[in-house]
Amino acid sequence: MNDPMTAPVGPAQDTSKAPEAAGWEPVNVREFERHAQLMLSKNAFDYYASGANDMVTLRENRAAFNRLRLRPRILRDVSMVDTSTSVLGQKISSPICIAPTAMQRMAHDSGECATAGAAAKAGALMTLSSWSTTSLEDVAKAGGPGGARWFQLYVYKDRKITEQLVKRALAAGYTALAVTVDTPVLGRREADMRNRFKLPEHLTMGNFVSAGGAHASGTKDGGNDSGLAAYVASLIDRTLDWNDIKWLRTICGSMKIVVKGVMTAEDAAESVRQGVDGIWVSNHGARQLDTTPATIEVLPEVVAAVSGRCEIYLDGGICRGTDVFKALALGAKAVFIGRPVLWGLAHSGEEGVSKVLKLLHDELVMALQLTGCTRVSSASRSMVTHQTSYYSKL
Ligand SMILES: Cc1cc2nc3c(=O)[nH]c(=O)nc-3n(C[C@H](O)[C@H](O)[C@H](O)COP(=O)(O)O)c2cc1C
Ligand SMILES: CC(C)CC(=O)C(=O)O
Repeated sequence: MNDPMTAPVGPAQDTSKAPEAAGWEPVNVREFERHAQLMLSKNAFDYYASGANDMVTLRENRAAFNRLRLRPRILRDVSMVDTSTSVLGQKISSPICIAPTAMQRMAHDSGECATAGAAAKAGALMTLSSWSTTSLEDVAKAGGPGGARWFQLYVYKDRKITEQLVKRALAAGYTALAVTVDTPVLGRREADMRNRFKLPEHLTMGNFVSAGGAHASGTKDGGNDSGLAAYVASLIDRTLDWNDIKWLRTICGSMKIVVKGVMTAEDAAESVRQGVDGIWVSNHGARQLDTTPATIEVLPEVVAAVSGRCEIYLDGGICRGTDVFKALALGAKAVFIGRPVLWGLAHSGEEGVSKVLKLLHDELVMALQLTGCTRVSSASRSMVTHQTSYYSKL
């Protein structure tokens, strides 16, 4: 049988076919995305860029940030700005962290190692996907001993594989498990179905080479011809529930547990009851359930439900320093970026990721200065309002 995860799809990058990209220095994240579109194969770019179904939530993740208005304060000395903060007790240089995205070597041959290198140089926190195209040990080496690293966990039907992954992450120095709870089945990504998405032949799922799962193909699932949907259906456990979180707690040693994919006050309150260390507000970059609200829209209800009892993070649609500012002001301790890192990788590997991190960092510094803040904790609820609040006062 033609293995859907390994059949050839052509090179991920072909600069000779993208003369428009040569010498182009993108000045914002959206331009990095357009640059990546020129550089990458359709198979890879569509996989990275697309959301589920009609991509209503994909647009909302951006649009909702743009509906929020900033209320700047003036005449405050902003000559010195400190963006450093901490997550789960670990100091980081900036609240802009890296979300797990699978299969980064499709964007650049150096893939996850390049991301780890750029994160370590910037003093940023990186979360590695279970489904990386490099082993978690090699990524830890590339990030060096000082790098802040979390491991994203997909819980396998085969609990031995899950347990081995957790133990390996602990041994390699990852300090938290981000347990993804929004993917009992893969969302319907129609571009991947049309393209019959496949991992290029020369790449493997780096964490499973010795377990024999690096090329697993799975069965056809509900007519969805994306090789990935079949792969997920064959391996990921749909029975996952709170008992599994308890079980993970018994095997994760000193690693903290963060639930990734919380979108309601009810689940936030339950997460706190279950004793998780952190709540990651995420709709999986709008790739799972379409027509959910934007993450920035649900952040206030999550913050209210948690009432300071654990840290809250947010991802989804962040591509400006002002977006980061808004999330912090509404109660997130840190934010995570997914696609922007892939666009940086596609641009120029580690250097490209460094550029994206610096770009967003500089934009955040400016957002802080222009709102009259000298540190991230000064971004406050009163500095953000919904655009309609101005009209309602007329
Ligand atoms: C190409 C791609 C692959 C992803 N792979 C994973 C993954 O392996 N595990 C996971 O928990 N989330 C995964 N995500 C979701 C991200 O961790 C994150 O929630 C999302 O990308 C944030 O939205 P943004 O891309 O708009 O920044 C992936 C997202 C993308 C775009
Ligand atoms: C391999 C996939 C399940 C990775 C993922 O989370 C995604 O593509 O959104």
